[in-house]
Amino acid sequence: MIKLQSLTKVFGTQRAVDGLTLEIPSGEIVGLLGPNGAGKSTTLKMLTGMLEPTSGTASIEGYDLLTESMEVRKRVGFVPDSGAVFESLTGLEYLEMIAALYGIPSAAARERIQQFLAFFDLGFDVLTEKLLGAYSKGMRRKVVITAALLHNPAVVFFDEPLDGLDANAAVGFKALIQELAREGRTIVYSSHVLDVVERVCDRVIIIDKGKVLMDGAPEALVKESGAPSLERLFTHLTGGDDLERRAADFAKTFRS
Ligand SMILES: Nc1ncnc2c1ncn2[C@@H]1O[C@H](COP(=O)(O)OP(=O)(O)OP(=O)(O)O)[C@@H](O)[C@H]1O
Repeated sequence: MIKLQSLTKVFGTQRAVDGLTLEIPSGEIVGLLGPNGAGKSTTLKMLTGMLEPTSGTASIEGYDLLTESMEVRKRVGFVPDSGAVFESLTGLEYLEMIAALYGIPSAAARERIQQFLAFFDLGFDVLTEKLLGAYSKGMRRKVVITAALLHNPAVVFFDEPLDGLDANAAVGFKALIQELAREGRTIVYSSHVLDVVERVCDRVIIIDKGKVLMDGAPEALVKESGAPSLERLFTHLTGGDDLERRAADFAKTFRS
């Protein structure tokens, strides 16, 4: 369960996140959508303790983000969009370091790592032979997803989780988050891949300029709006109506 109460982040004169008030119950998969610069990553960074809110607050599983931050961190997993990891560690060293930070005993951590390797179809040697800096983008993504789930968090935030994953891994990942939600975990999934969001999420929250524009089940939102798809509804809401004509005009500028 996640609760946001007037959560706000101001950078200089810009209100990147502007008074978000929301409740996300356990077991729900929520797609957080918005155009570039809408405030999605800033919201996720605040909810994972990486960025301090300017005002307002939030709670995760009943623990206050500001006054009980250690309890919040134990219950949260985060896959950031950058996929930044310690490039000079092997995958195994990195995962064991994360496990140690969460106080997971090493035998239990090894077992959990083996389960994730099997799930992502990776050999143990991949984790021990190469430094993370030499991993492919998809391999690094798999390690980052594994790291975020090692401590079995109640709430998981994913920022563009499919970025870099091949088709098999992406299908497996979508099934995994649905399974995690069935077990009662809360999933917040930020992405620009709207057809995946539409298929995977129970609810979508569309934000722009740090404020909620729409919130509801994807099929209900599409039906109520009369738009042909979530993608069309999104572009209509976020000022992208004229995209085909603008693309055609821009393409004309390349004609010699
Ligand atoms: N550290 C920072 N300092 C100043 N401005 C920032 C900082 N971080 C984010 N912003 C600004 O806040 C706004 C929201 O950024 P944010 O990264 O949350 O958007 P987003 O919705 O995740 O966008 P995208 O889809 O492009 O990743 C942007 O205008 C961005 O420039």
